[in-house]
Amino acid sequence: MRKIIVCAPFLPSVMDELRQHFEVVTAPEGSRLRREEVLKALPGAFGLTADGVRVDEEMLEAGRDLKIVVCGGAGYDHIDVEAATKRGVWVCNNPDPVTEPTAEMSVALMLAVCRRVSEWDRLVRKDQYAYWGNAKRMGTTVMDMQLGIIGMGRIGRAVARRARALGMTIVYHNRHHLTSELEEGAKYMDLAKLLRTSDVISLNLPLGASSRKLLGRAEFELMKPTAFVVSTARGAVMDEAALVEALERGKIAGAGLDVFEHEPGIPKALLAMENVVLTPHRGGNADGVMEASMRERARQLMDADSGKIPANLLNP
Ligand SMILES: O=CC(=O)O
Repeated sequence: MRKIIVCAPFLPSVMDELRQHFEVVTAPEGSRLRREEVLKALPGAFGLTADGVRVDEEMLEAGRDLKIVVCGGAGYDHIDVEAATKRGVWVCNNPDPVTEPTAEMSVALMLAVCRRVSEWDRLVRKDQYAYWGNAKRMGTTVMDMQLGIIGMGRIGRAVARRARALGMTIVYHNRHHLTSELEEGAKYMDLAKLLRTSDVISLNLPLGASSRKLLGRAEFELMKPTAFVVSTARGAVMDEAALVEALERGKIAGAGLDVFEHEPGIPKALLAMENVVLTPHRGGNADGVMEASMRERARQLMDADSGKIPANLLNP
C-alpha cells in the first residue's frame, strides 16, 4: 500500500475508504497536521492533501516520492504549481463543489451590503425599529445597477447568471475575452473602465502574481463614491490598507468581504464600519459541500494510485 498524508482528516466514512487503498498518515479528528509533522511524514509518501499547509520547494524536496497533491476548493495559491510541475508532481484542485456556493456568497454579500441587511439586523436587535423613517439609511436596490465582475471563470460566470436574474447589467474583466456563449450576457470591459463605471465590483479571480494587489489606492480612486466592492476571491487581490482608506475617506460606499489578507486576522477598522459586511471565508463552504469535496479528493488520490489521470488536474 502506498502512503498518503491527509493534513486535516476527512469525514470518517471517507477516511475508511482511503484506508482500504492507502496507508494514511493524518491528525486526530478535529485537528490538523502541523507543517513539521507533514515534512517528517513526506519521505516515501505518494499523495498529499494540502489543507492549511503551504506546498513550497521545501515541502516538495521533502516529498521526493510524491506523485500527487490535491486541494479542496477552487483556489490553489498555497501550492507552488510550477515547482511541482518541474518535479513531475500532479496538482489537482476541486472547483466543482464550491463554484455555485461561492457565487451565491458573492451575491449574498452584494445584497447584504447594498440593502444594509446586517446593519438593519443589528439595529433591530438594539433599537426596536427606532430608526424607521431615517431616509439616509434606506439602502440601494441592485436592480438596474451595473455589476463589474473581475475574473470571469466558473465562479464569475455563476455570479453573472444570478445577477442577470436580479435585473443587473453585467460587464466583466478577464485575462482574455470569452466567447459569447460563455459570457452569460456580460460584456468585456477594460479594467479601468469597469472600475470607473460599475456600481458593484465583484472579485472572482484567482490570486497569482498578476492579480496580487490588483486593486490598490489608484484603483479605488477610479471607482464611483457610490460603488460597492464584494470579494469572495482572496484577500491579497486587494491592497487591504488601501481598501480601508477608501472606505474611511468615502471613496467607495461599502464592501462585502468573505476573504482577508491575513486570515483569520481582520483589520480592526473594518470591524467598526457599518457599511461593511464580513464573513469568515465561507464562500465555498455551505452544508454538504465539504463532504462532496472530500469524496472528490479521495477519488483523485485513488485514480492516481490506479494510474488514471485524476479529475481537475492543473498541470497535465
Ligand atoms: O477558498 C475557497 C476556494 O478556493 O474554493
